[in-house]
Amino acid sequence: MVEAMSSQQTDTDRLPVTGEIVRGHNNDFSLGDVLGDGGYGTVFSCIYQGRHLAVKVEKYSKSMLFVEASVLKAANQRKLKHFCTMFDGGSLNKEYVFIVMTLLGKDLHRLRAEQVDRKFSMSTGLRIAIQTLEAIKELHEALFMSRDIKPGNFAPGNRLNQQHKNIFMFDFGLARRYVDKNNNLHAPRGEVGWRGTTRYGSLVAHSRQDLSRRDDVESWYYLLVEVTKGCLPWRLVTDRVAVQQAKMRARSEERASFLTGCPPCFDEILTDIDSLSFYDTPRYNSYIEKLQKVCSERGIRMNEHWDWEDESSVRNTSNLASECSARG
Ligand SMILES: Nc1ncnc2c1ncn2[C@@H]1O[C@H](COP(=O)(O)OP(=O)(O)OP(=O)(O)O)[C@@H](O)[C@H]1O
Repeated sequence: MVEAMSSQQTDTDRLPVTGEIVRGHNNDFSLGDVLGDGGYGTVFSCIYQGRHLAVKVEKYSKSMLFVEASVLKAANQRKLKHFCTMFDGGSLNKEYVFIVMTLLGKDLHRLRAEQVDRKFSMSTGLRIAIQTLEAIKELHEALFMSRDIKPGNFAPGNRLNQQHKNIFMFDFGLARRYVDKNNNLHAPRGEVGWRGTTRYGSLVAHSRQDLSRRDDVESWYYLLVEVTKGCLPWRLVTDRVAVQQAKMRARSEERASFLTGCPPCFDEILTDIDSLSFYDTPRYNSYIEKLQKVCSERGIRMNEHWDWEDESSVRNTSNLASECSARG
C-alpha cells in the first residue's frame, strides 16, 4: 500500500493541510482537524462515510510510513485487538505519503499529564499495564518489535467508535522484524546507534547494543511503574548516561525506594525481566497473571471507568507547564 522510498530529501516534499483531499488506493479522504504532530508529519481527523478515522501524513522523502503500514498489515491480517485498522493509504507524486486508520483518543502521556498530581489511580494504572503488555505480546507474535515502547505510543480507542475500553498501540516508526525470511531469530548485530526514548530505554539500549523482544518488555516495565506510582526517579534527568546510572541504582541500592508503594509482584517481575537474554521469549502471560491477581485482590474490575472518563479526576490544565517542570 505504502512503498519504501529514498531517504534523500526532495524539493517537492510538503504536507497537505486541513480541508485538502488526499487520494488513497480505494477512496478519497477530506482532511479534518490536526490531532498531533510527529517528527516528519501530521495526523489529521477525518470522517468517511460516517466513520471517524485518522490520517497520518508524512513528507515523502523522510517517511517511515512503509514500516508502519507493514506492521498494521500484519496486525490486521491476524485481527489483533490492540492495533488500528488500516483502511487505505497512498502517496502524491513525491510530496507526501499517508495511511488512513482507526481514530484513537489522546495518548497515555497526555492523559496522565491531565490527571490531578499527574497520577492515575491504581485501578487505571494496573489495567493500562495489562492491556499495554497484551499489545506488546500481540506485536511480538506478529514478528515485529517496537523499540519505542512508551506511554505516548498508546491510546484508548475513541468513544465515537465504541472502542474506548480498549488500549491501542500506535506509531511504529522504529519497529523492526526480529526474524529473517525463514522465521529464524536475527542474531545480535553488535553495537548499534541509540534508538527510542531516553526515559524508557532499556539498559541494553543505553549500552548501544542490538535490541530484542526483552527490551520492549523492559521499557514496558518503566511504563508500568510510571502509570501506577505516578513517576520514575529519573523523570527530571535529561543526560542519557545519568539516566542509565539511575536505572542501575533502581536495581541495587535504590531498589526499595524505586518500588515503594508498588504491589510486591513488581519486584518479582523486574527480577524476571532482568534474567532474560537476547533470544528469550518474554513471559508475558506470567506478568499479566500477576497483575490480574493484584486487581482481583483489590476488587478492581477490568471494565471499570478509566480515570480520564471521570471529570473530577481531571485537573485544570492552565498550570500544567509550571507543575511539569517542578515534578517532571
Ligand atoms: N490513530 C490516531 N488517532 C488519533 N490520534 C493519533 C493517531 N495516531 C497518532 N495520533 C496523534 O498524533 C501524534 C503523532 O503521531 P505519531 O506518534 O504516530 O507520529 P510520529 O511522527 O511518529 O511522532 P513522534 O515523532 O512523536 O514519534 C500522536 O501523539 C497522537 O497524539
